[in-house]
Amino acid sequence: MIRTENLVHRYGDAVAVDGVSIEIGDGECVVLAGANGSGKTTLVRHFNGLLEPDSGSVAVNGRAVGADLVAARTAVGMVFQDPRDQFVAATVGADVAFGPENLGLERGEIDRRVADALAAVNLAGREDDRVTDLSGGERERVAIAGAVAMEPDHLVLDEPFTGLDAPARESVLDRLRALAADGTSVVVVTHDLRDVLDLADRVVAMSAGRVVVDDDPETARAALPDYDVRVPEAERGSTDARSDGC
Ligand SMILES: Nc1ncnc2c1ncn2[C@@H]1O[C@H](COP(=O)(O)OP(=O)(O)OP(=O)(O)O)[C@@H](O)[C@H]1O
Repeated sequence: MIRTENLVHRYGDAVAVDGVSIEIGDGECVVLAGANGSGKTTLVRHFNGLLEPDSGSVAVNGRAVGADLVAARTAVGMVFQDPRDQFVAATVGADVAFGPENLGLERGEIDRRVADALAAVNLAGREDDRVTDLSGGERERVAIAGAVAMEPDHLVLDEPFTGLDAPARESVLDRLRALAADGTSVVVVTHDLRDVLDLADRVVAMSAGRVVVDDDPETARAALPDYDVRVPEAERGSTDARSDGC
């Protein structure tokens, strides 16, 4: 479980996260929505100690994040909006293998995880491709594969679908559903709910650093436009739209 209590984060005098208390249970799939600048990225960066609270607290699996950063970073996988800074190796396979190698796993297990994670993002067999030759969307998928290969307890993806074409998006969504069904909690950060509403067990929306909506997708759908979150046209107000959860 990830849990924040009265979390506050300031950049100088500006309050980016303003007293957020939230719990994300194991196996839960949460879409974190909100307009640009509402505080989503700042909030999730606290989940593995990339930022320190000005006040309040963050715990992962019952342990304060600041007390054991290594444990928090092992437990919480993160994929950020711009993956360009996230690559550590020249080839796709070596990059995805980097994290599992650092866990000290056996070669066979590493290779299994790499192959599995690449298949999950529709890049099966692309181990030898050079990262610098990939398109933006392919780089995003490699970044997601790198996080998936770590098999974290909790996986946080910040705007993961921006550069992905439809088949890649479907593939990633399928994999996120499967991970959540296996007990991984999945947090998808987005300002645009196309594609992800059906993924969610729960939708949390932020505005001006606060949580303003925290509900099941159907209930949240009606409230979101008030907070500048675009709800997919075809689904808005639909009576038979449903969420399968993750
Ligand atoms: N490094 C920083 N220094 C100063 N202000 C920042 C910094 N990062 C974010 N902010 C400000 O904090 C507020 C929240 O930003 P944050 O990136 O967390 O929001 P967001 O909802 O993730 O937005 P986006 O969807 O645009 O990424 C915004 O007003 C933003 O300008």
